[in-house]
Order: sequence, then structure tokens, then C-alpha cells
Amino acid sequence: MSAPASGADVLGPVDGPETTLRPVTPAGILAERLGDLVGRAEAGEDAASLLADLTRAHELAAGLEPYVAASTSPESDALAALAARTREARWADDSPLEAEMLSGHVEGRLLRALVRATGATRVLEVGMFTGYSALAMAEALDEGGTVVACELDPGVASFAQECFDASPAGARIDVRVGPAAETLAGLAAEGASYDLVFVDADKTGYADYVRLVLDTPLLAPGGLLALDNTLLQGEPYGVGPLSDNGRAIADVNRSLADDDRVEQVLLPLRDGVTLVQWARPGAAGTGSVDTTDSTDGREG
Ligand SMILES: C[S@@+](CC[C@H](N)C(=O)[O-])C[C@H]1O[C@@H](n2cnc3c(N)ncnc32)[C@H](O)[C@@H]1O
Repeated sequence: MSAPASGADVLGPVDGPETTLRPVTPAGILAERLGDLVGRAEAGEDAASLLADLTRAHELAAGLEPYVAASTSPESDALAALAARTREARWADDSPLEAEMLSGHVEGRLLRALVRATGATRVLEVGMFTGYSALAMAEALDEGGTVVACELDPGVASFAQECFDASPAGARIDVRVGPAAETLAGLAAEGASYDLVFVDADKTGYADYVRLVLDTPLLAPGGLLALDNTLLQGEPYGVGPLSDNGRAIADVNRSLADDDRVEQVLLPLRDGVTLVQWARPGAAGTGSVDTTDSTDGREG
């Protein structure tokens, strides 16, 4: 009987050439295919021969979000009604508010899962809009749980309140109208503390919100901070010109990576959701983040 294979037999020589792993995620495969297409187009390959591979790349990208949604539990009737009302509303051309701001089905389900997984009873939202994410989290709370939802715009806050009044879980939401930095400072001064904080307001305000949440008792020990739009349409890693919002998000991502008090993971769900928890010093898996490599490449 032959001896069982050792690790070295299975893995090959440890001093051999470094293996290049093939991409196994939709985004990775897409990047590889598009890179190949760019190279072939640059080499002068004719359009007809590029078309089949271009079509496959398009299918890979176009099918992703619909498949993610189809594989996610459906939204409640109340959330579907709120989303429909938001789509049907007339948003003034000169208003910064638009229906596309709504987080929606899949992200709502993620937030709901976070409430359930953390056992949160006190939730804080920064940037409510018409209330989709606030209501998604409220629906996941047990009796007695509350969502404090901050919103700058009084008109959209009334719109959300009407939707909450028409929904079974809406009474769990306490709407605070005004600049969120002031609302957060007031809550912190009262000694309020939250198990889950979701930030989804003005991107240039994120640094202040994160500072307020982490430098005061607002984020409870064991609490979870979730930040929306941390991929900001690719701007932080170099896609297109860097807007004020893109720079603000790149700065927040970097400052979180540099902050020893916390550990975080950026999920590429929709426009990116970063989950931040208090670090456990000395715990297994607590590693330092390499911040010497500027991934946006546009510092200075
Ligand atoms: C992207 S939307 C929020 C979407 C919402 N979380 C959802 O799931 O539908 C951002 C919201 O933040 C609000 N906002 C912007 N600046 C703010 C501020 N300084 N204080 C509070 N809310 C603010 C905007 O009025 C807008 O309604």
C-alpha cells in the first residue's frame, strides 16, 4: 500500500513559480474577459470577431443583479409599496433627491439579516430618504426594538412617515429631521447607544458621521457599523475622474483601514457596503491592513 500523499506532494514544490489563480467570481471573470477584449481590439482585431466575446462579457455583467435579486427572499408588501411610491413620485429637477437613492430589495434584505444576526434592538440610520432601509430594519426588530432615522429634508421625511404609518412595523421608527451631524451629536450627548448604525447620507459627511459614531458611545460595545456606497461607482479605485463624493469615500475607506480600533470588510453588494466592528486586540485573525499601497493612486 502506498503511503498517503504529503502536503508537499499535493501542493507541489513550495519554491516553485508562484501560481496565478484563475478568476472565479463574476467581477473577476468579467475583468479578465474585458482585459482580453481590450488587448485584441488594441491589436487591431476586427469588430466581428470581438463581438461574440463582448456579448458574453455583457451577459455576465447584465445577469448578475437580476440573479442576485431572484435568489434573495422577496421584500414585504409594505416595502414593495414604499418602493413603488418612491418610483412614482415626481422628484423636482433642481432637487438633490431622486428615486435612485432608494437602497431597495437586496440591500434591504442584507440590513434585515444584519439586524437578525446581531440581535440588535437599537438601530440608528443616517440618511433615511423615503424610508426603505429604515423600514427594512424595523421589520426585522423584535417587539420593543427601535430605529432612529435621521433625515435632512423635511419633505421626504413626511413622505417616509406616511409610508411608515401605513405599514405594520412603521411605529418602531423614530424620525429625526435636521442635519445628521447635529442629531448624532445630540444623541451622543444624551448617552444614546446603538447596536447597529447604518450610514447612507451625504458622502462628504461620512468622515464626520464615522468620527461621531466611533469617538462617542453611539456604537455600543459589540455593535456593528454599516456604510453604504463605499465603492462609489468605482471612483475610489480609479474609475473616472474623482468627484468630491469619490474623494470623501476614498478617504473614509483609508481612514477605517488605518484605524486600529476597528476591523472591517467591504462587501461588493450594489455600490459597496462596508461592515465595521470594534477590533478584538490579540484575537486570531486580527491583522494589520497594508495602507502603504494607495489603491486609488491619486493621493496628493
Ligand atoms: C441615499 S439617500 C438614503 C437612502 C435610504 N437609506 C434608503 O434606503 O432608501 C440619502 C439621504 O440622506 C439625506 N441627507 C443628505 N445630507 C444629509 C444630512 N446632512 N443630514 C441628514 N440627512 C442627509 C438626503 O436628503 C437623502 O434623503
